[in-house]
Amino acid sequence: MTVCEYKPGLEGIPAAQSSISYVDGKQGILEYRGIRIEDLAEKSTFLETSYLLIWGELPTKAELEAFESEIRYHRRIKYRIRDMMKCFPETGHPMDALQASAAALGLFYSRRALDNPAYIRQAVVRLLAKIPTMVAAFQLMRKGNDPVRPRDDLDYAGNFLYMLNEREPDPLAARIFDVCLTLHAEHTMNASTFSARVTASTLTDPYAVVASAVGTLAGPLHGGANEEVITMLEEIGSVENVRPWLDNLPPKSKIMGFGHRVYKVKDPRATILQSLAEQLFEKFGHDKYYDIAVELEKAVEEKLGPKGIYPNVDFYSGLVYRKMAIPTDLFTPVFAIARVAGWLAHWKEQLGENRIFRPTQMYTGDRGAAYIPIDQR
Ligand SMILES: CC(=O)SCCNC(=O)CCNC(=O)[C@H](O)C(C)(C)COP(=O)(O)OP(=O)(O)OC[C@H]1O[C@@H](n2cnc3c(N)ncnc32)[C@H](O)[C@@H]1OP(=O)(O)O
Ligand SMILES: O=C([O-])CC(=O)C(=O)O
Repeated sequence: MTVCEYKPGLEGIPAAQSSISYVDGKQGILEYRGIRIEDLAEKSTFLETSYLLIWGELPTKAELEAFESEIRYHRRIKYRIRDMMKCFPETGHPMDALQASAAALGLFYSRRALDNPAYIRQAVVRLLAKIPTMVAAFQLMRKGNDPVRPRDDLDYAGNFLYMLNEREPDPLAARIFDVCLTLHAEHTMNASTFSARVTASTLTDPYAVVASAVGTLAGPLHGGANEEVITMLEEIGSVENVRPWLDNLPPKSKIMGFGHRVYKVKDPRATILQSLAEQLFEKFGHDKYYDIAVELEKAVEEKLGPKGIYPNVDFYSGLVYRKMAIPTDLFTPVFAIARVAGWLAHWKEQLGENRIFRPTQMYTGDRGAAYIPIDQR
């Protein structure tokens, strides 16, 4: 096979064969293991969906209960991880703290047995269980507080909100947060998943796989856009200012939360997240930034709709998280909590038919250049 055409960003180039998720970008369809995202959002839970993604089938009741209970058991983090996190600068970004903490897990669970299903299961459980605890712990410690111990009587989403906000979670907020996790759990060969698969293909440990994916998710062109969206809405400031703000943007500016490599219509997850935000407003009061967002969506559609630029998953998620008192710089770590499920599903799939990723390049530099001694340069 000769592939000679260079495609920046590998656009349109398949990097793997995968049966985990499917996107139809023209029709705005997303499926996990063949099941529509709308069905999973309404009927499933994040942990059930994680099981589906990782093991390929919906669990039986007994399988789900066993999985949930293992995760509950492993939620606590070691004191030494906590102490390490305490030394992180409180001004640092929580995504950096998460990347370092995820990598640090590998120091404690270093025995690698990639062909042993029990090892795979334990790594899956540990990562899904401990990542939310680490996100919440960093948040409390940077405020000078001690981390809150996870609560065994709360489900996955409720426990995270409890650890973060140090109060009983509201049941509607907890259910909606769980749906958000389901919506963010997986999305074909996006940048962080590609990064996870490249790392996995070297047969390193799963903590390194997740740490490299967290680093990739953090950027503003990927998961980091959810934080940027709120900053942008704050900068716009009012519904009246939406169109002047848009008209005054320098040419070629990227509007955060819009555009997608695959979707050329509104991302189906953005549609669901928008309706989740509206449900929260009914119970907890309106958010003026939502009105700005809706007006911006209209104005961008008029201007850039013909180019296929519509809201992506990052556009409305921050408006949901704000109502749960989640700080803006935790929006991307929250995305990461969910995406751990997808990364692990891809880790497992990669190990199934592994070949190390080692693409080629088109060399554009000099050949046979002379070495010039330093005093002659
Ligand atoms: C979880 C996620 O990762 S979802 C994506 C989150 N990221 C964002 O919201 C950041 C803003 N969006 C973007 O930067 C891009 O749309 C990406 C990174 C998501 C996709 O990038 P690509 O597929 O490489 O598209 P690319 O940057 O080549 O854009 C194609 C065209 O659409 C335009 N375009 C794409 N996104 C936007 C946007 N958000 N605002 C304005 N124009 C845009 C580009 O300027 C370009 O126009 P041109 O052909 O006239 O030069
Ligand atoms: O698919 C992508 O490129 C980005 C995305 O929406 C995601 O990772 O959820």
